[in-house]
Amino acid sequence: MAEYTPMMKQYLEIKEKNNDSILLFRLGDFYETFFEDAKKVSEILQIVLTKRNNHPMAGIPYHALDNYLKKLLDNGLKVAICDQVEDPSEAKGIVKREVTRVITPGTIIEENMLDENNRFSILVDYDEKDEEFLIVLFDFSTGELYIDRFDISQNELLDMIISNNYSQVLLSFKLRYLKNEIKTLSSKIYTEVLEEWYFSSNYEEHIKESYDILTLGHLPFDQEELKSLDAVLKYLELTQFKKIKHLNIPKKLKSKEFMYIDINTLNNLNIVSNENRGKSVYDILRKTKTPMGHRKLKDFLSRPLIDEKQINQRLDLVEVFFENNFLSEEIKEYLSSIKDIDRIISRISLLKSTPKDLIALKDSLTQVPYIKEALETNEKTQGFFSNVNIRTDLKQKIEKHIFDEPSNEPGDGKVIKKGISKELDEYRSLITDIDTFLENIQKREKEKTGITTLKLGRNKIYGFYIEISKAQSKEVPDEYIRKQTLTNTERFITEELRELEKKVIIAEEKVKKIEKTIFLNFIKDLSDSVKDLKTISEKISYLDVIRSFAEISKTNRYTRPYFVKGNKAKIESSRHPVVEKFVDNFTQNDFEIEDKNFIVLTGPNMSGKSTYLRQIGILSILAQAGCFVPAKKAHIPLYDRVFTRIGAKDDIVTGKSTFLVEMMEMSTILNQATERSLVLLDEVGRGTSTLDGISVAWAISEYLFQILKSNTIFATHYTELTMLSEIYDNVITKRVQVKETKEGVLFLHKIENGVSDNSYGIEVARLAGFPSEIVDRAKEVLENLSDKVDLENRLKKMRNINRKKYKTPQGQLKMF
Ligand SMILES: Nc1ncnc2c1ncn2[C@@H]1O[C@H](COP(=O)(O)OP(=O)(O)OP(=O)(O)O)[C@@H](O)[C@H]1O
Repeated sequence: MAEYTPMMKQYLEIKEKNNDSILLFRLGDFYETFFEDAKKVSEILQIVLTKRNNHPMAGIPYHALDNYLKKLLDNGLKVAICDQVEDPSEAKGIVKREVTRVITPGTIIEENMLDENNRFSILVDYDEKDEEFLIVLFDFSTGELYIDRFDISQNELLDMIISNNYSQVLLSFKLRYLKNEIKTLSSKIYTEVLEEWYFSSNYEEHIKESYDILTLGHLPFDQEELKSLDAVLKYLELTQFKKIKHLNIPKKLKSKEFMYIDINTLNNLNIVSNENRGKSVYDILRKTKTPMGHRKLKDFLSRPLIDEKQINQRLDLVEVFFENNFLSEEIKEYLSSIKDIDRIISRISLLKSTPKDLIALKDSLTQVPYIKEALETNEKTQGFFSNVNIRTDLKQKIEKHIFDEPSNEPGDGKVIKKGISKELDEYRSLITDIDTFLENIQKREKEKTGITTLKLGRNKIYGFYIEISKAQSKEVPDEYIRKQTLTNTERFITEELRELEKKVIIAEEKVKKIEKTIFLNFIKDLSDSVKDLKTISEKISYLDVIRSFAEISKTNRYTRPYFVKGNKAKIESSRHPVVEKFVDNFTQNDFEIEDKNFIVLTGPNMSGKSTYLRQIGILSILAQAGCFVPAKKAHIPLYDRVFTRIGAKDDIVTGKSTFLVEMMEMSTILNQATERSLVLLDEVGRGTSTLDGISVAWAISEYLFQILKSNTIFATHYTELTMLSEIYDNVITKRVQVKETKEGVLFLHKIENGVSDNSYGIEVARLAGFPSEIVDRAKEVLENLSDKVDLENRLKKMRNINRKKYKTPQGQLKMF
């Protein structure tokens, strides 16, 4: 006896070609899995594991696919969808089946499987010649794409991969060995290795074709970078079984146009949402109304501009809405009903969009002319949509073709409107008229037979029937054929009904086919408009962010920042945009840099040093993103980068100590900061013995203000560092005001010139609720330990320490 049926053989053949995936095999209304796949799937999805010819089998209803898919992907699996690719009614023998799509966590496009956030995936390759990692970041669902090179160590790369929470990682064959390491560090991240052929030298034609461009000359990428891009395109094509046309032209991640903010700084300043860090700057600023706007806001905040003209263009627009509340509110209203156009575009381009997508697109496009018209009432915004085709034609086309409330899938006659296809209309009316037909027949038969309980009905499985109560069933005419017996009734059929049933079945099949074809052609047609739609979406998201900046600036009393040449800065009454929301009376602080641009900031624990330091960083990022800033006045330099070294964390990736991590981060800053950078250091050197810590901090400081000349705030508990100001001209000391009262110490959070003379650590312990006995004992120990004479001697020594004169910037301090 043959072991497998012909269909199982078909399954096995397809499975063999998709061995790395769970194969979902379409069988009727189910996607079935077999053998090991079935065991895995039934365990993950908690569904019944059955048997077919003794082989394990588990199935999921096709209409619930999305819910189950998400779970499979979340469990790090790759899923191949195998569909019937011919009409079963027309198939000779086994219905032809093919894998139509392979889905991985990074290639999801289904609306109900995505939230508003970006889903970036990362491809990593290694350039041996330059000893750099090549990175492509892409969000398949929106089409965003970035390429760049990173001169970082392998551990830093791993850290970057883990801490950025990418949807999936593609490793070039050269980095195959990292796959296990990534798996060990985070079992959740889906990782695949791309073999050598993905990275071929014949990339040019393929890229040109994908982007529909004639030359690659204008792209700022070298051969190796383009090869990596091509590998991504190939990978996506192989998973989608389609040409990929919806990706954006790649941009450089660290482009000279943008301030590059590393992930540490983004986290330290809590710029964008991070589950573990409470409210972020993004959360406070998020008055955007569209999903594209939310994502664009994150992008603006994590990649502020460098060019003053471009920043001022944004600020000018913000100012318009800031001053014109009516216009702002009106635009807000229009924006509120705009849907996620980016993702609809992606689905259109992949021919995967649903009827509801089209209605969402239509509703969105309906708003655009209103927005355009409203913007035209103000001379500063009137040109906003000039040169943009706002595609009212598409809106009309959708309106003409698609029902306002269509079903989820074409095929039941409730998607394509009347008047589009005569054939469809005819078959559809046959189906819709059937109820009237049946009613007429019922009436006629009742009168003819005199059977009062006679009813006509339709059942999905048994088809049409005449139902008569058991008591009256003996009175039926001869032409009634018995079909089914139920408890209290009998069901019959007649030749006439059979004929009618046949007609309806044919009509339903026709409607299904015709409507699906019309819909698919409609989407194919729409896919030619992807470029225009992308432009509209880009404009909308930009406007959304600008308007949101204005609204938040107005409600939170922000002010327009101005940029000055050189390093000088003068900020009056600045606030921390997030902390001010959570404390009753936020103390405003000034920040001024004249000729001394290295600030040593001292103050007790909990006095507000970190808050101050962070708010100065955030303020510059906001300003360069094009937003007003939380201050009364802000005249600030344009920074090329903002660096931070704040807080203590152990390295989750390689188990490095707090101090080592701290030194590695510091080393990055020393390598990369320039005289146009802002450097924010919070307690650097703390992770080791006091003397080592002070010495390292001292040397770092000298290097920073002598060679790098960056504007720097260095918050520290090491009072010794304040001596720098006595030795060097560019150093100034600031402290946080503290008031000692009978009840204890009062933190005023006010920054002033000078040196803090006490760190009040024990006071903080008392505030934290330590038992008074322990607090008293600590004071006693402190009394004995703090040898004032010794400290004064130390300070004297510091004062006399020979001045270090660093000569030239050091060569690259190579990291681990
Ligand atoms: N300007 C301010 N106005 C009002 N409250 C503030 C201000 N700055 C800080 N605070 C409050 O003080 C708390 C502690 O501030 P912060 O963390 O900045 O102190 P710190 O001096 O850096 O402490 P440590 O040295 O222990 O790190 C904040 O969480 C906030 O509640």
